[in-house]
Amino acid sequence: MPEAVETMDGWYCLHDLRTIDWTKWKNATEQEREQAVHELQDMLTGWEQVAEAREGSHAFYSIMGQKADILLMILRPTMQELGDIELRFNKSKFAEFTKPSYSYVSVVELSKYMSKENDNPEDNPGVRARLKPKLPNWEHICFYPMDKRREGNDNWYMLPFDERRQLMYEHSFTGRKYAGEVKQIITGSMGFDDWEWSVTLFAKDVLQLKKIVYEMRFDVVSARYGEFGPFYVGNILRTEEIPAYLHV
Ligand code: VOV
Repeated sequence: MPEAVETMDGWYCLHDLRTIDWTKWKNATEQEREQAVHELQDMLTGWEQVAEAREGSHAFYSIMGQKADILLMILRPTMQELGDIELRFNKSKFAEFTKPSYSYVSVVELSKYMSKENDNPEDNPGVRARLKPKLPNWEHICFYPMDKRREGNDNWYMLPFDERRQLMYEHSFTGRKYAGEVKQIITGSMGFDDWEWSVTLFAKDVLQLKKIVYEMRFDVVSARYGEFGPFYVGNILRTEEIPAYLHV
């Protein structure tokens, strides 16, 4: 029987994607819109303080295309905290003008494929920091869920451990070429959501997102074993930019 890889798990993660009901927003009174904007900005300011205290992290982006208008990605030490945030958002004035379009529940995951025998990577402060990551305030985001294939001869879960480790090594080699250009957060979602992992990529130059995904398509681990869900790409929405973004 192939051996499962051990994972290290960090902060819990919610990707919450919404569309804005622009007609309802335009038909609201000036006062209602102002209240909604202020409440949203207050929530974000509160989360910024949590991030400064290193007790969580978040990202807020506007999404291109018709699949969603906004993406809120939240990281917290417990699932309960994620639940509280989701509930607070749902009860806010701004939420009255949004409709859910997609959501994803997962936990920051690092695997031990690359660890040396008898080494405990959790003793490494760099590894521990990656389990509780500070999301970068980079201009662009790309988020998608994915699976590893389980079909006929292309079954990731039937491969021996060493073969999977070799393929992951090749994957990391491609990834490292994008150091400083693309930052990846991989979260695991087996038992939590419909796909097995979520991939969230941040870049200053949006084209680097296309380039890395394209190049990785040729890594055996993606070419042969990768299956992908919907892709979302967007631009950062800073707290102070929200009034202009929502201005009608
Ligand atoms: C931005 C660069 C980048 C870098 C450096 C990188 C490196 C690494 C390393 C070293 C490791 C293994 C150890 C660990 O850290 O877990 C991983 C793990 C993983 N990756 Fe990755 N990945 C990147 C980027 C990166 C991308 C763009 C994708 C999407 C693939 C595509 O085709 O669209 C991805 C996927 C994953 C997944 C799903 C896993 C978990 C698989 C599993 O079976 O457990 N990843 N990844």
